[in-house]
Amino acid sequence: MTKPIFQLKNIVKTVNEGSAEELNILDHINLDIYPGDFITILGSNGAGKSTLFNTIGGNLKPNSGQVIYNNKDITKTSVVKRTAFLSRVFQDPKMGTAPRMTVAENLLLAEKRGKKHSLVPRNLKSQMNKFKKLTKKMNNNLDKRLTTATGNLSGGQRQTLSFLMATINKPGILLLDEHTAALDPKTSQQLMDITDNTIHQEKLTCLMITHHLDDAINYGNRLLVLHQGKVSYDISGEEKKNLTKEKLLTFFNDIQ
Ligand SMILES: Nc1ncnc2c1ncn2[C@@H]1O[C@H](COP(=O)(O)OP(=O)(O)OP(=O)(O)O)[C@@H](O)[C@H]1O
Repeated sequence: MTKPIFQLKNIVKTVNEGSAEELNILDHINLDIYPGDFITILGSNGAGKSTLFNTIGGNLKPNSGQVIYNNKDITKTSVVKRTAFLSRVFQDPKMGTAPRMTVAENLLLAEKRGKKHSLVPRNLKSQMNKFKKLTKKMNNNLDKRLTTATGNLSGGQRQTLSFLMATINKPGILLLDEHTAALDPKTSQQLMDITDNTIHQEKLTCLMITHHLDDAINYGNRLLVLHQGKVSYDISGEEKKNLTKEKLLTFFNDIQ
């Protein structure tokens, strides 16, 4: 049987400890994530989605419970060390790319991330052809802007670059934090297509937070609904394939 690549075991994150406002913003979360899972995550504001990603990414340490990657306890592993196997794309296109560096320099930086020194590509020149091919596939002229400072790109191009940087080393786990939310509908759809293709072609394991019910239904093999720090629904297989917006809305009504 396939073993989980990533696990959250009884994770609790408490805020305002000892006060009248004490609250478990992650409330005994248990989650087994399998290789190739593409999990869409829905939840109303304050449900705990960002806290969940911050716990997986290592930005937040849980009060109790364990974070496991490939059977290893990484609960105390730093954010920097986790970049060897984990990438994240944020909502804001400005995050994740260095504005004064060119597109190619950013890609080189991403290639080096988390790698041993001996495995690092020597210089930019040797990588240019590869970067050209990679960016050409994006179909948004990013390939013609390899020597442009990232700060001068459009929001869509910059977010596509963030996505490329996050996936260039085939991370063990990819976190997409509403990564298309700041883009116009057409650009957002283009990036979702690129996202879906890349995840399938590279067989990535991915968690994607979204507020779009359609995206949560149409993409991925599994859907989680978070509510008040708990996983209220974990839908996969045929149930996920046959899920409709109406059914999803009834789930939301039931947990309110
Ligand atoms: N440091 C903190 N101190 C107190 N409360 C916090 C802290 N961080 C988060 N919270 C609370 O924890 C809950 C979960 O927050 P979180 O940001 O994870 O929700 P979310 O699902 O990502 O929401 P959104 O969709 O609005 O981004 C919220 O009620 C929030 O106010």
